[in-house]
Amino acid sequence: MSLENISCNKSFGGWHKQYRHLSTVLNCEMRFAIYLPPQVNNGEKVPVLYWLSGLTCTDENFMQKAGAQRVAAELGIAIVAPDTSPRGEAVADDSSYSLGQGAGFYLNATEQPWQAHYQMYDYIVQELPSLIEATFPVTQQRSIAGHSMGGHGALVIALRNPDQYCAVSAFSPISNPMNCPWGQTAFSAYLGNNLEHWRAYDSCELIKQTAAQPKLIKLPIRIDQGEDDSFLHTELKPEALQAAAQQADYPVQFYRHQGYDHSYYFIASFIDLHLSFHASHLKKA
Ligand SMILES: N[C@@H](CCC(=O)N[C@@H](CSC=O)C(=O)NCC(=O)O)C(=O)O
Repeated sequence: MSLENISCNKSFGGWHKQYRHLSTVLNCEMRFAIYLPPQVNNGEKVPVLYWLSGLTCTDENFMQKAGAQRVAAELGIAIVAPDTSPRGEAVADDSSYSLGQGAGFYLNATEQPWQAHYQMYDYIVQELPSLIEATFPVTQQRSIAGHSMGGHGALVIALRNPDQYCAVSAFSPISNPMNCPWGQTAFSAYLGNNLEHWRAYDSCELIKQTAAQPKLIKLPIRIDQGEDDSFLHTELKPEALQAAAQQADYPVQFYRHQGYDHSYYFIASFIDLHLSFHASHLKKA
């Protein structure tokens, strides 16, 4: 199946579009959404922010709830929102919302029954950007952001591929998945019990490893966390990431916000600041 357009809505002078395509990496049909700002109407190519959503989400949660389009239009940034896992009847699943479909954790599974489809790391790092850059009027200037499980995914992907992204930001990321119930359940199922494999998908471990690589590019990182987030102390553990960053002398812009929870009401309140942060690091072509 080639790329199939399934919806198109004008928004702030630009376009919100949804597409279906057959992913060779994930071995199933996938859907993603793209917001193209009005600059593309004049033949301009624009940089791209990849947004990774959290548990239970599809491409629609961010596009419908974050309110990102107005500022993305002003700044001339395209936003791509992929789904959060492979999907379909032939794809393994679990009854828990934090494992299986809707919970791909942006990693490459090595274990059965997940390995055949759950290759979200390669999908986000390789297949999707290749498809986007071959199809839409975009430059190769990329940055990446996400929420919760998607914040974990954005941090891990950027830290492992610092030459591919200009900046990374996260709302309420699962900062230390090796040491929280959501992460331990997912990593055990998808990666088995080899802790070396777990470390490759834990942003705290990846940041610590940069201390031994002084020539590595240190990407601009911004993190925002609500103080009234019900997952803060059990699943998110941002203090572990702050400690790792301090230990490795890795600069992280970290902001805590009194009264905000884990929802898209929080994201919508600060998404403008994230978009401006990315715009300041994405070089225009
Ligand atoms: N019990 C809830 C838990 C799921 C949830 O809170 N999902 C968050 C992301 S959590 C970490 O990755 C989310 O973004 N939900 C979608 C939304 O639009 O708010 C549930 O089942 O909803």
